[in-house]
Amino acid sequence: MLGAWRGWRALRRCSSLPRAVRLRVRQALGAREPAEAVRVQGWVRSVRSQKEVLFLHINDGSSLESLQVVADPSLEKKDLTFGSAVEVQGKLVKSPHRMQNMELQAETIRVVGPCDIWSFPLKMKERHPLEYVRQFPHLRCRNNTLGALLRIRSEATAGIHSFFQDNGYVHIHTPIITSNDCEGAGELFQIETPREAKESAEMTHFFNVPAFLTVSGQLHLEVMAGAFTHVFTFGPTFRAENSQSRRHLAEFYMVEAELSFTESLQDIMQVMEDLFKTVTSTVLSKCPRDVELFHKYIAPAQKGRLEQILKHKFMIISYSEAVEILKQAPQTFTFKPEWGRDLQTEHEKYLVKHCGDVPVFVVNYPYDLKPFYMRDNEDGPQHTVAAVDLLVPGVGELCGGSLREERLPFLESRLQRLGLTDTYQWYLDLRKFGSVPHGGFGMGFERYLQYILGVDNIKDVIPFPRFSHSCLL
Ligand SMILES: NC(=O)C[C@H](N)C(=O)O
Repeated sequence: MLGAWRGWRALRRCSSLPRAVRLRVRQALGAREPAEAVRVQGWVRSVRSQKEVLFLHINDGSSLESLQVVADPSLEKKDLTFGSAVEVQGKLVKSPHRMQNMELQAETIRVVGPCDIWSFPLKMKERHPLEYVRQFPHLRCRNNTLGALLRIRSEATAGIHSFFQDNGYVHIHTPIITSNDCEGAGELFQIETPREAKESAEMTHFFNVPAFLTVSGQLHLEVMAGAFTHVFTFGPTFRAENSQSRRHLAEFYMVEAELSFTESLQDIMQVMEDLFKTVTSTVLSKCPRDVELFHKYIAPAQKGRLEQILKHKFMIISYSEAVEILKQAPQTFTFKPEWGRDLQTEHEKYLVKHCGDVPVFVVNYPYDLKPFYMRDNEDGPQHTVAAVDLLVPGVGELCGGSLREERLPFLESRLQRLGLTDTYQWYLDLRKFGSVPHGGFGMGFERYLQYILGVDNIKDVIPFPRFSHSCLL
C-alpha cells in the first residue's frame, strides 16, 4: 500500500513538471529545426538588459559556445546574474545572428541557484589568466579555457582507450598500491598505516609491509603481457619529486602499453607514433573549437603545426648522435654534454630545435643510465640498452620505452649486481616460464596535452594539480 502511495506521489511530481524537451546547450546550438517547447539548464555567462529585450548567454559545459537566450525584460529578476544557475523554457528558433545557428526565446526563466557576484572570483566577459584561475580549483572549471581543456581531456581519454581496444589490446587495471619501485629512482610516496588501524605502536607502513603509490604500471603490465600478448593501462601515477617546475606533478596520468613477441624497438616506436597521431586527429576532429581557443589565445605559434606534424614521420636519432649534436652546438649549456650522462631539459630543447621543432625519438641510451629492466644491446665499449625517449617541442620527454630484458642470465646478473635478486624473484620467474621478447612504453598524459595545446604549465592541463607543497581541495 505504502509503495503504491509513493508511486502516486512520484507520478504527481512528474505530471507537474513542464513537458518541454530538455536539451543540452550543444544540442540546442546544433539543432537543425526550430522546436516549440524546450528546456535548457546551465550557468549564466552574460546578462545584458536593454529596454525592449533581455539577453542571456547560458553554458552547461557541453560546448565552448553559450546559448543565447532572448527574453522579455519582464522576466528579469534580481538574482538573475552572471554565474547563477538557471533553467530556461521556451522556443528554439533560428537566430538572426550570423555567428550562431539557434537561440532560445524564453517563456519562463527560473533561477535555480543564485550567485554572489561580489565574492565570485570570476568576472563576466573577462579572459582570466590561467595562473589566476589556478587559485580557485573549485571554480576554475567554469572558466572558458579550463572548460575547453577538460572537454579535450575527456575526448583524448576516450581516444586513447579506443586506439588500444581497436588494435586488440586488453585493458588492465594495474594497482595504485604496490611494493615495487619500477623506475628505481627513489621517487616513491610511502603508505603509512593510520593510528586507528595499527595493531601495535610499532606497526609502520602499510600494515607492516613496505608499500608505495605506484610510479609506473609497467612491471604489472609485463606480467599480463605474458598471457594477453598486448595490454595497456591508463591511470594515475605518483612521483615524490620535490619540484615546482612547469613540467612536473606529484600525481599525473600515464598511458602505458606492453607488447609480447616484439623484437625491435622500431615496433614500439611505431605504436607510440600511431597512438600520438590517432588520438591527436580524434581530438582535432571532435573538439575543433576547444582546440582553436588554445591556438588562438594561449599558443598562437601552435596553430596549424599539429596538422603538419601528423603528416610526417617522426625523426629518429641515437643517443650517441644526440651527444655529438650537443657537443657541436654553438651555445654553451649549464650541464656539459658528455657520453654517459643523462640528457638534461636544456639538451632536449636544443635537440628538438636542431631537428626542426618536430617530435624526435632518441634511441639506445647508455646501459648505466637506465633501469634494470631494459634490454642489453651488447654493443661493445659504448655499452647501450634498447631504450627510447620521444622528445617534443616545448615539453621535452613525452614518452619513454624500451625492449625489456627477457633473457634470464642477463637479468639475473644485473639484479645481482644491484642487490635486488630477492625483491624481483617473481620478475625473474617470468623469464623462466615461457619468456618472450617484449617491450613497451609510457606516455605522460598531461605532457601530451601540454604539447598539443601549447600550454606552458602542466598544472593547467589537469583538473586538480598536486605538486610539491600544494594539494588544494
Ligand atoms: N611503461 C613504461 O615503459 C614507462 C616507464 N616505466 C616509465 O615510467 O618511464
